[in-house]
Amino acid sequence: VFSEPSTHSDGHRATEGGPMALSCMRCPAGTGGGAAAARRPAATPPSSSVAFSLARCGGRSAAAASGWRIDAVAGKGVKAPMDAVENAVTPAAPSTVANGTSSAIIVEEFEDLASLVRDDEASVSITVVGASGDLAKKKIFPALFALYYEGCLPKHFSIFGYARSKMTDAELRDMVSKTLTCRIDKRENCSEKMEEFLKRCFYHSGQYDSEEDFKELGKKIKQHEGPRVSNHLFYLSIPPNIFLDVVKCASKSASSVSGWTRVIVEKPFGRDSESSAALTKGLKQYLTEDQIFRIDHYLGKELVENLSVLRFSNLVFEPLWSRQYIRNVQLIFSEDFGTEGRGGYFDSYGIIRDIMQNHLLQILALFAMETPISLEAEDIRNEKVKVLRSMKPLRLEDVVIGQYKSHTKGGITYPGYTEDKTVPKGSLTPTFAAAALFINNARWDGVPFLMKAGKALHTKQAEIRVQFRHVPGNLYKGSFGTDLDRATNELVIRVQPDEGIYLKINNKIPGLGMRLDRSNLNLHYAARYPKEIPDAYERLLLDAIEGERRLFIRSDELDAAWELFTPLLKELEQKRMAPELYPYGSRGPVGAHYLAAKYNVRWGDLGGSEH
Ligand SMILES: NC(=O)C1=CN([C@@H]2O[C@H](COP(=O)(O)OP(=O)(O)OC[C@H]3O[C@@H](n4cnc5c(N)ncnc54)[C@H](OP(=O)(O)O)[C@@H]3O)[C@@H](O)[C@H]2O)C=CC1
Ligand SMILES: O=C1O[C@H](COP(=O)(O)O)[C@@H](O)[C@H](O)[C@H]1O
Repeated sequence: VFSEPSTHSDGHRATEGGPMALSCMRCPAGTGGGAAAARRPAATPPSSSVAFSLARCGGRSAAAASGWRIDAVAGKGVKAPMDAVENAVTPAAPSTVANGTSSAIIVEEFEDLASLVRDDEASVSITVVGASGDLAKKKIFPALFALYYEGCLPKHFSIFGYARSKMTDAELRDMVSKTLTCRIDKRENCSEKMEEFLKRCFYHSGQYDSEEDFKELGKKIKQHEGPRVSNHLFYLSIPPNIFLDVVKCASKSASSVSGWTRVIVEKPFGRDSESSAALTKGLKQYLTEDQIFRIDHYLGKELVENLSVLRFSNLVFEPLWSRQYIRNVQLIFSEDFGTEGRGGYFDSYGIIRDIMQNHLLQILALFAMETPISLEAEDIRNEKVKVLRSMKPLRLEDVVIGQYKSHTKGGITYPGYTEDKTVPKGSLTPTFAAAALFINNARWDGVPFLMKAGKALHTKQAEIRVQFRHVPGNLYKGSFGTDLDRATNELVIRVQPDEGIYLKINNKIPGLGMRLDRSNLNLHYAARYPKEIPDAYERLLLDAIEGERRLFIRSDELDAAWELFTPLLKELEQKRMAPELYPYGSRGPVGAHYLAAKYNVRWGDLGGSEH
């Protein structure tokens, strides 16, 4: 079994503390030890900061600049120099506290700093298993580089690519530099940073089921780590049928003996309840649940992260977050391209497994959960799992499936799904699905949660739409004509692209008359925040390095998610339900409208309630 020495016998992690406070400095450069600090309760917000939080990465200077965390250690109302903190060996428990902070918090703060100093010397070795593959090139290496560029990786880190393909270190570096498709590529000093980064990337060729090959990898890792405490992170960017081989070999031959070992597992986590349970059981032969980081990259998206902030830190939203005020919730995912190139993988999964059972359901759980006790991972995941387990079984009549067909537009012919060479002829795999889901609890009883996901549609977007109820006895009812639904408030969280949050409200058109208008109170991220938004993989990789599990899927969440979808998937497959065909580039099958209409809902993304 992989070792995880920093976990106490009661399962509580030694370096992890209380709830994340408004002030949050997760990642001083060169330490990787900011996570513990970030999750401590804030004694006082940093006085020098105008925003609520400190930057997550970008150097120890962020802490030093605020002086806040350092004040707490010194127990004084003045800044103590960082080196004084670093040189301190034993905390002198402060008895007087200038800022009213309890001494318990101060001692905790000191412990954070001490662990931060200790962690400074530990090394982290990240192995991308399947380094020659699409995801590694497209997402993982660019995200690691972005983290390096931003000063988020620990001081002592190395990256290893592992796959069967024969490659030298130089060839891996060449591949990584060519596939730098990330947001950093146009930034200042990018090429110098890239050079530095590449020097810390290495490649090892081996079979996925060979303990010998992993032993060699382990030796290579050790050479680069030197005598430091070593932490090992493995990213399984490989097809799922070889997950267990890799975990077995890596655990036996390349796990850390002095630090932690963690494994990021990519979806799909099985294709139904049984296969998912078998996978979990297999993984747990070699790993503890704490070491498994099941990634759902939608949870790493900025606007999904912001969902809880929006709800729990604004008085105007949380009181409305229930069946009393919310009429329906819509979770919408669309892509304007087909399965080109990934048809082989996609055909044995389909859109329900690919998008709904994981990405959209995770967003639903986050959206609908009760207030967690704290922002600790387990508290949040406990609440999410309660939502998932409270869901009403999904009925076939509440689901619509579709498949795109060929379409010619502007002289260009777009191929239908089954025309893809990697897709079996006559495949019934859905590339589109819409579903109405319900949560059987006091908060959400009767509220339809409508999901819609599709490939080869007219646009690429992902959003959460919350349609509110009518204003009772609305004085201005007469001004809305007969369609009162058009006059209800709608909150839209646009996850991508062009991130934003807007609230549709009714207002008076200026002038002497009384004419009403619908307008958007709009938080448009590009206008409000000029800095680019990090890719979801950056956040999630950093979380895994820091041991933050909040955005990863726990096994009971996964079980509950499969329990909801497995009977439906089996029924669709046993009955060989034919998907409704829709033209490539269209808005999807008309059946989705009937499904929504059945619950008195109009899809918000189709312009029906858009003004
Ligand atoms: N690509 C994407 O956008 C996304 C991918 N994922 C998931 O991430 C993981 C990796 O995806 P992706 O990079 O696209 O996968 P690839 O098909 O590109 O496979 C990754 C690497 O695994 C090795 N490999 C491929 N097929 C086999 C096989 N049958 N047996 C043994 N080794 C094999 C190859 O390396 P070599 O031959 O050199 O050993 C390949 O380069 C998968 O689990 C996928 O479902 C999840 C979300 C999105
Ligand atoms: O997990 C997956 O997600 C992508 C869409 O991710 P995005 O971040 O680009 O929105 C999807 O294309 C793919 O089919 C699916 O496996």
